[in-house]
Amino acid sequence: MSAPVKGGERRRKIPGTNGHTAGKDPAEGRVSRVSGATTDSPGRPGLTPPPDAGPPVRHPAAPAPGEPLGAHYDLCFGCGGGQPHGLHVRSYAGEGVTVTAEFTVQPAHQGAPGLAHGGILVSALDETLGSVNWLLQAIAVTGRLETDFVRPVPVGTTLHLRAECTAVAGRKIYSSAVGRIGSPDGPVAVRADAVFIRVKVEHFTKNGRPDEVKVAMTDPDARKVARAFEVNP
Ligand SMILES: CCCCCCCC/C=C\CCCCCCCC(=O)SCCNC(=O)CCNC(=O)[C@H](O)C(C)(C)COP(=O)(O)OP(=O)(O)OC[C@H]1O[C@@H](n2cnc3c(N)ncnc32)[C@H](O)[C@@H]1OP(=O)(O)O
Repeated sequence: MSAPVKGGERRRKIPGTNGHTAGKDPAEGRVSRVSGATTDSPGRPGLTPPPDAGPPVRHPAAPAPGEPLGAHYDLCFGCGGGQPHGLHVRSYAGEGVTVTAEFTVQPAHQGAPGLAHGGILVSALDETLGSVNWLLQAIAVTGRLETDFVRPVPVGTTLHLRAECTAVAGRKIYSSAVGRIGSPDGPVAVRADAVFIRVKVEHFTKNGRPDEVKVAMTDPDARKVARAFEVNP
């Protein structure tokens, strides 16, 4: 049996690559690994943009760099202020089609003693990646999200996240994110690649539990989103 490896110090061979990545740490210098370096498999749509994919285009009405994006819905587990044990992720528009975000791991977010639960970290990544769609003024849901957990994240840590949209193909929006410990330049703890799929507002009104949908209709945050996307819920 091999000796346990300390998180983040192992050079990981990414399937489909020769195992070499830029920088000393495989997590460094790798804004995106969507092109050819993922676990796409035949017959299963994956994270590699198709040949007809184009670069993302920042919507002219997107919030200016540095502006807080706010919550899209008060009861959202990721960003809503109305969930006591939620993540309360705060996101800000960045340059181009990027966002930055912050999330502080609370005692309610533990998996192992004193450490963030992996699913919570995925949720923080999902939330941050999802907020990139705001800059495209696209309503979209996560289709697939692949995560690397590079370092353990202690309770009390503020995770500094950055997400970037890398390509768009039809309804598919390809994005990557990274989360760093303690500061925007801190050690990489998590990273993820995802594909989001554009949906109509009916995705929520038809599939959501009616009680919450009714409340969301009066939620100023959700209405703000719906208005911003020029939809009439
Ligand atoms: C009430 C009034 C208020 C309104 C305002 C609301 C504001 C809300 C704003 C924003 C909300 C954001 C929420 C933030 C939270 C963070 C984000 C999440 O966690 S979202 C939750 C987790 N995700 C899901 O629950 C998706 C569940 N899945 C589905 O619903 C469907 O599978 C869906 C919509 C993803 C696709 O279904 P199809 O029938 O519409 O479309 P098909 O034809 O299957 O796929 C379209 C294209 O996408 C590819 N695709 C589909 N699934 C894929 C996958 N898993 N991986 C890769 N590609 C995939 C397909 O290959 C196809 O590609 P080809 O156009 O043919 O090239």
